[in-house]
Amino acid sequence: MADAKIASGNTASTRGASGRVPVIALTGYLGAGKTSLLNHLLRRPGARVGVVVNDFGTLNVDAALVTGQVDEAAVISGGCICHLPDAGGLLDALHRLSRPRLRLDAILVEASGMAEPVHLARLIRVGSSAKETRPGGLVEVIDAIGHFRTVDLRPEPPIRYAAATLVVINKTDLLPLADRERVLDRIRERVRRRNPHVQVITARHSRIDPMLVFDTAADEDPVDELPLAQLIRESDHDHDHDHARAAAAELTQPVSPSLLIDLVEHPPSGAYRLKGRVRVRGHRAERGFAVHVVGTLIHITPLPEPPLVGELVAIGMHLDQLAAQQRLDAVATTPADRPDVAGLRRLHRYRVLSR
Ligand SMILES: Nc1nc2c(ncn2[C@@H]2O[C@H](COP(=O)(O)OP(=O)(O)OP(=O)(O)O)[C@@H](O)[C@H]2O)c(=O)[nH]1
Repeated sequence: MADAKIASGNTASTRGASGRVPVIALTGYLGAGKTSLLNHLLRRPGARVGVVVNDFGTLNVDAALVTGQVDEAAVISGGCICHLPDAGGLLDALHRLSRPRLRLDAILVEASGMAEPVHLARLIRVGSSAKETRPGGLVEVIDAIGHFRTVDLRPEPPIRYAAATLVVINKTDLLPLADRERVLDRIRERVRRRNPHVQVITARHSRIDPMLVFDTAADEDPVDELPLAQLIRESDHDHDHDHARAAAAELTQPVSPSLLIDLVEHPPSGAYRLKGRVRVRGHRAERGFAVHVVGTLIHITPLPEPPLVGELVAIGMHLDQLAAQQRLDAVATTPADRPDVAGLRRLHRYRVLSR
């Protein structure tokens, strides 16, 4: 199943289950393509997305999309999020946007070009300690043309690479064909020197598969929302992007916590996200957990009830689908009849870290 389009039907949003909204940071140097990425993601049909931006006036978010598609936008005025008092109101904005009534699939934080990604990632982690949100990754957009003139200027690769879970090398259309692969390889090599496990993909006009960034509960615009996003999509041919690949397994029995933790610590080759709901046999009873992995971020939280039928889904642009399917199937089919003490201890450690 090469380059399959991921239908949201088999990758249903797990937000509702875990109760926490993923917060995804969009970072990148001035002009790299952050606003283009934000607008592209907002066009995703059926997306219920909250947005935090520094200032609509200066960041030029597509106003029609924001009023038509986004349920609520928190605007932080006055410059860089990271340099304002109280983190520029970011934590308060996250708190407001994570209200269950809004039923958001995700909150996107578009940082100003001057924001420090390492600092922003830390703020989002701090903001997630209130148990309403969880870190959903940091997408660093790189301008393929200007990068070595603006960002990566010293012998050591910039520290900002370290914070990213996904790097999007953007503006590849502007690279001369003869030079293209050499420049892309050089950027990849520099990024990986700082962050060996980060996923690196290429894009034009920041058009990446939204499934890499967040789930949506539906593939269509909800009937009760304004059709503005649909109109805008139809008018600007925004659907021009490569699709991510996915593998999924249904879980009809309790899973082995050891196998599960092995999977999240060493995801299948090319997997950028792993998510699911699982049932695990504990010492006294069965317990349910929501699992979210983005890059190397691992988040495991208890569910109110163990799911009768759970699922695991792996997603990535360069996912080795066959290998991923085998790994997921192994978790789904390996019997876990008695409590696995060592596995439960490892699982518990991630629960504590995810609080
Ligand atoms: N040719 C080309 N132009 C692009 C691409 N991506 C973005 N642009 C253009 O580059 C300019 C900057 O893009 P933005 O998305 O505003 O970048 P940004 O990172 O939000 O910029 P700041 O908010 O100023 O930091 C805009 O004119 C975009 O239309 C691309 O892949 N190819």
